[in-house]
Amino acid sequence: LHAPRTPHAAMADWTDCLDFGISLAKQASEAVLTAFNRQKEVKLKSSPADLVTETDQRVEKMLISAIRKRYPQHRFIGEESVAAGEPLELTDRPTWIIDPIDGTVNFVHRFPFVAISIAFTVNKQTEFGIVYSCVEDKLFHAQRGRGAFLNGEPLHVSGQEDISRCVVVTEIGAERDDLALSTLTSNIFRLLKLPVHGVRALGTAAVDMCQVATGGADAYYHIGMHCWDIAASAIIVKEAGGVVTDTDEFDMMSRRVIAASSSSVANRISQVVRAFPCRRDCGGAPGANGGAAL
Ligand SMILES: O=P(O)(O)O[C@H]1[C@H](O)[C@@H](O)[C@@H](O)[C@@H](O)[C@@H]1O
Ligand SMILES: [Mg+2]
Ligand SMILES: [Mg+2]
Repeated sequence: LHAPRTPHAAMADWTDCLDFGISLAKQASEAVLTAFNRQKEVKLKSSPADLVTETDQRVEKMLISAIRKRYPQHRFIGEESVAAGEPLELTDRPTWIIDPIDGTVNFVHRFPFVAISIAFTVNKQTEFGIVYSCVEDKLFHAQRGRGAFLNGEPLHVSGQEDISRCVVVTEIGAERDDLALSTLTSNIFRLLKLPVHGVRALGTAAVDMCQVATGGADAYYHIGMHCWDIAASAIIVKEAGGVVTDTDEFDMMSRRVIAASSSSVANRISQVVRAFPCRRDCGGAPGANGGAAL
């Protein structure tokens, strides 16, 4: 059952790819920071709050061309390539899942939380994740089975098991339709009434989720994000000893996620938080879950 399904999975160690990914994330961060305080040309994507700039597109092209030159057989899922019409398909092939700027609204407004998010999967299993919070100069990374780190220091979740003692991170993404907004705001209302200690949102799903890995937050949930927003931070939370789930198994293509310091907190959140219908990123049956609990 666990035999590699494809020859490349026999290569047990992907450290060379990880090291290369980290060096590229640092290069990309320089490009993002150079543009951070400059005037930007902003375009809209799926809603008036779903922005993209020339820097998002240029950074993604830089990352993909550098990786393709070194690993010509590898595949890519890039946020801005998909936005430009590339197919979104996760196969068993070694695949880089890239968000060149996570927190583009923050980038446009110079709100200092923007990140480069790079995940790497083989046989649809995440082998490593890199989240580089550029303005903070915080490099989060994790490799499957080898722990999670922030600037080289080991990370561990808080272990909090009592929801009423939790800081919970979430996002109100780019959706602006009534159903999504009423679902998302009522989720926050119900959590606050539990009560929880606090609800936070940094404006970047990847950095939000990494706060769970540091123990600075105890849980994160999100409905409506995409695989590239959370593929890297999911393995970082897991390798920091956290739980990453949804209704049951974590499915990075479902556009729903709960990451938590413990399964008891994850379970409480799944009871309180409701989803709204989202079309899956790819694979499986079309997203159901119209308003049901996660
Ligand atoms: O800045 P992005 O890469 O577009 O990711 C954003 C997302 O677009 C937005 O809807 C929110 O979910 C943010 O938390 C993401 O980081
Ligand atoms: Mg993103
Ligand atoms: Mg992005």
